[in-house]
Amino acid sequence: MSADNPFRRTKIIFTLGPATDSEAMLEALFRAGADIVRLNMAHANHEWTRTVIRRIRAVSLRLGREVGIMMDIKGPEIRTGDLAAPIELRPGEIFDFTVRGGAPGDSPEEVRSVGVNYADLVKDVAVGDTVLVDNGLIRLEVLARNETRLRCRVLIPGPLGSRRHINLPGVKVNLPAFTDKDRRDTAVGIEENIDFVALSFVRSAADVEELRAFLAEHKSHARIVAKIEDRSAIDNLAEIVRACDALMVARGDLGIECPFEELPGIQRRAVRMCLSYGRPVIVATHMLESMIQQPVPTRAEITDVANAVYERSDCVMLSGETTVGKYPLECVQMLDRIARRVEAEDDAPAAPPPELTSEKTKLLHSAVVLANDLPDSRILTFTRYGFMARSLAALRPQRAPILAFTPSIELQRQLRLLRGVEPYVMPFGSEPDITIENAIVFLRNKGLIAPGDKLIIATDILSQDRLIDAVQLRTVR
Ligand SMILES: Nc1ncnc2c1ncn2[C@@H]1O[C@H](COP(=O)(O)OP(=O)(O)OP(=O)(O)O)[C@@H](O)[C@H]1O
Ligand SMILES: CC(=O)C(=O)O
Repeated sequence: MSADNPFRRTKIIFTLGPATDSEAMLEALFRAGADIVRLNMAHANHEWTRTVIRRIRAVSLRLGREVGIMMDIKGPEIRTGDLAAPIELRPGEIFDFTVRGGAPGDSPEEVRSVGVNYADLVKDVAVGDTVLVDNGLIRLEVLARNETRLRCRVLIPGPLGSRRHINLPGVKVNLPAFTDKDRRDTAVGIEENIDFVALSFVRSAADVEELRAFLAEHKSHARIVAKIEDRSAIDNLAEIVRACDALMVARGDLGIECPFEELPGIQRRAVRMCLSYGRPVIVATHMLESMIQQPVPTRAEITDVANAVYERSDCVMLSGETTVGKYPLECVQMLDRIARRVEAEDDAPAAPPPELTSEKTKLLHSAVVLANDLPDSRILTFTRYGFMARSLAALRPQRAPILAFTPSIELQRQLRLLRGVEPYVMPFGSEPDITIENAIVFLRNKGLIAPGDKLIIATDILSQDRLIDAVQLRTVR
């Protein structure tokens, strides 16, 4: 397909923060093609959350481009507390992490300290263990512990800011998968009708099921993204992939919890496993990290983004680049540009399809084989619950976009996650044939199809009063 292809297959997620939460910036980012907005609940209070969700919806409505909203809940994550000003940790300095309101009373005056949001930290960690802070930038060694504090020595120094993430590689943290804070955050998300909940530090399928039960209890249709971030997730990868609706390779924490040289292999294995189970997959973190400060990415970052596209991931994701970075719009434009270019030249053979268990998915597979055989064809599908669009996306058509029509705006937002799917909202007619005709007129009016284009239509049709599954080939007149 040409470089001016209106359909980018790889989807773009960006994290909302002070750099991007204004109406003007949201509008610019949506126009630039952002598909999903992520809210990182480690940094968000409920008032801000409600305000920005409503703002996102209002801007979407105004632009006629509905984006998805993903609430990233923090799960069993340990963080330091708020600080009035950053503490500059010095090499060799003795430093305390306190719980249950421990220090300063407990620490001698010369020992500086910070509170931590997890009281049992002092039980889980042993003398000699390593404590990593702020994505592993700061490293400390545990010297001693008591009921209210961990006393450490700074091995690798650095500035300690507010709410910094603590990693304890190899330590089994005794926190529930879905914490009380997660419940409160998710309840707000459900009230505001979010589209995805991303659960951090998923360790097993049971963690996903716990969230699923909570969503069902609260009558939410939000889809579950399982974030894999540590060794237990890698050990239980297959069951997690089967249990979730989508997987996120959260490379920030994975790269700390596992030896970093294992990260590329883990990413490749996770993406391939998702493809083999037909699960959407997101590659996240540090994709354009240098663009937090600079207007252009490094060559290595460009290649990293391209690699995620070559691997046929569904989405790439931005974090610090768009929360606090100087060039958030340029970052989305950069992802868009790299993805389109790589997709235009990707001529790798079709990947083996996921296991096709039903007659319906076998039929959809035949539609994708046909699309791969016909240059410049498009796949059209009609979907009430998303099954058709998800199944087609999982089959990874090589070039043809999947134009998915649905009467549901919620489903349209959720379909934004899927590689190659361009979702449109349209009320369905009384008969499938009328709906197909309406969709073709809609696409022609938008200039998205032209006479002579081949359309492969995967939907049920009415035949002698019976609905039958069908794949049709039509040429646009
Ligand atoms: N809603 C927000 N309000 C204020 N600052 C934010 C917000 N979201 C993110 N930030 C800032 O942007 C930085 C990068 O964002 P990101 O979402 O990657 O958070 P993180 O805590 O570093 O990582 P993780 O994704 O592992 O939770 C954060 O460390 C924080 O300082
Ligand atoms: C996104 C995230 O949480 C991580 O990469 O660790």
